[in-house]
Amino acid sequence: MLQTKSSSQAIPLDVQQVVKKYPQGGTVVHALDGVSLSVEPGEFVAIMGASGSGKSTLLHAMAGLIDVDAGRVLVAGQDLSQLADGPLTRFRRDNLGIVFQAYNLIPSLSAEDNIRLPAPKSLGKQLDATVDELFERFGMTARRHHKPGALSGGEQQRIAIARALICNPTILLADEPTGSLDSVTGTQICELLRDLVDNQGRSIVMVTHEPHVAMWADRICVLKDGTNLAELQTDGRRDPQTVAQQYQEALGAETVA
Ligand SMILES: Nc1ncnc2c1ncn2[C@@H]1O[C@H](COP(=O)(O)OP(=O)(O)OP(=O)(O)O)[C@@H](O)[C@H]1O
Repeated sequence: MLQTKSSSQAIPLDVQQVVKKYPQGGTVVHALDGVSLSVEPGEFVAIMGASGSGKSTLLHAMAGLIDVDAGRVLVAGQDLSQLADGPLTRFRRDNLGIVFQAYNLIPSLSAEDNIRLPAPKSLGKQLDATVDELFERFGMTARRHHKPGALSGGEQQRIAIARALICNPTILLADEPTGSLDSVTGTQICELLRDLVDNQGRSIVMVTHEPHVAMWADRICVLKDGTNLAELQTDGRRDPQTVAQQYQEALGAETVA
């Protein structure tokens, strides 16, 4: 069975006072303005916030896809800014699984070949066993040889999640993973992510703007204008109305303050 790397090592993710600036039409936008966020082993954290609050920028910084201007992003204790391009690529492959709203599968490859793509060939038979296990766990064995175009949106997202897990990452990062799915299929993807946390001890960070998606997390980090606005506990209630209310209160409190 696929064991997580996170349980025996340093804290999976530690974002410390991260700043990211973008030049925009003669001025500078602070997409992130001192954001901090830690994720414990086996923790599921959602990031919420209005459009433009910095959610995707934060996820991209966590994934080492963009450089930050100040602060640090540590994954399994490793400061991403200390790695040169080649080592960073290898570190990302081995420690970071990333899932996007648009699945980003290669259309000409089968589901199986998409899943295998990031894995080093040197894994040999161990890789075969991991692929089998992922297909079984995700209920996708019958779709193994299908190309993405022959799969539903939910099936494509399952394959994208399986691909993100193939190298047994320290942390799984998901950017609006249900954003292209209907609500029933979106809930199935949330259940799958929750199962990975509850039964495999995986650590997950998920960006969403939907309370009924965020409710699957253990904790919700709310951003506003590139800063930490609030932290909400879901207490495992899975109640979208409570999450929506807490979220609105957090935004409202800021407006009044
Ligand atoms: N590559 C870029 N160049 C210039 N500005 C950028 C870039 N990426 C993000 N920004 C700006 O940084 C801010 C935060 O953007 P970001 O995409 O992180 O927000 P978001 O919360 O993910 O928004 P949404 O919910 O709409 O996806 C916005 O003002 C955005 O215009």
